[in-house]
Amino acid sequence: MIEVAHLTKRYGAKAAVDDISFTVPPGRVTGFLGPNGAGKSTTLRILLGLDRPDAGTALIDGRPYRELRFPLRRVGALLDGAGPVPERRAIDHLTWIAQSNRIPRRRVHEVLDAVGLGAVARQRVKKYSLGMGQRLGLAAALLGDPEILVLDEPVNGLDPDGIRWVRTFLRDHAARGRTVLLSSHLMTEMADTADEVIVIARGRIAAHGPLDEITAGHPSLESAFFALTGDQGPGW
Ligand SMILES: Nc1ncnc2c1ncn2[C@@H]1O[C@H](COP(=O)(O)OP(=O)(O)OP(=O)(O)O)[C@@H](O)[C@H]1O
Repeated sequence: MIEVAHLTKRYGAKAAVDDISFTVPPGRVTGFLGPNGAGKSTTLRILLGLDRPDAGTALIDGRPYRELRFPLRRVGALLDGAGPVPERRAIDHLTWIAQSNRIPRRRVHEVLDAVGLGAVARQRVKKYSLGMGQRLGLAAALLGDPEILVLDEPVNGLDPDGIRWVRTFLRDHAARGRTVLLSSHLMTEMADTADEVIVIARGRIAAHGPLDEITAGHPSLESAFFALTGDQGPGW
């Protein structure tokens, strides 16, 4: 369970996140949607202990991320810009993460196979395409077989096969009673994947509820999104 309560983060005079509260329950895929600059990454960074809030809390199973003993065994995360050293081979990158979290070595092979990188595991990461890099990020998130997945734009750079694989994987993960928090800009993808949707705009929660409630009265999630955020699209 993820619990965010009265979370606030300011940069100078501006609140990137302004007193937001929400919970992300197990057994569901929860989508986190918002226009550029809405506060999604700020929220996810605080949740994952990469930034500190000015007020409020963001808890994972009742604790801040930094207090989890072996965090990768509780939460798997994929965030923008948190890539591996390009010179490193994919298998070495994952082995290093596994060792530092006391995750058995066999998991490295399991997750490489699971994301379809088994055959290219010994290649250096700098030779990887964008989509392969994204799969490697997912493999790292899955290493600890975590209950909770927090994924920022996980289908970025993936081809249709990869997108379908991620969607199926996340739906299965939730169907097994696990927790998935997923940010994406791709409305149709979100509409196909999420059970619940949290819409954030200008640092505040604009809507939170089951997908069918959020889209009720709108032809699509995209049109509901524009109505909720007042965003007409430019630059988005
Ligand atoms: N380190 C920082 N210093 C100053 N301002 C920041 C910093 N990080 C974020 N902000 C500002 O906080 C606001 C929220 O940014 P954030 O990156 O959380 O939005 P986002 O919803 O993730 O957007 P995007 O979809 O573009 O990634 C923006 O106005 C951004 O400019």
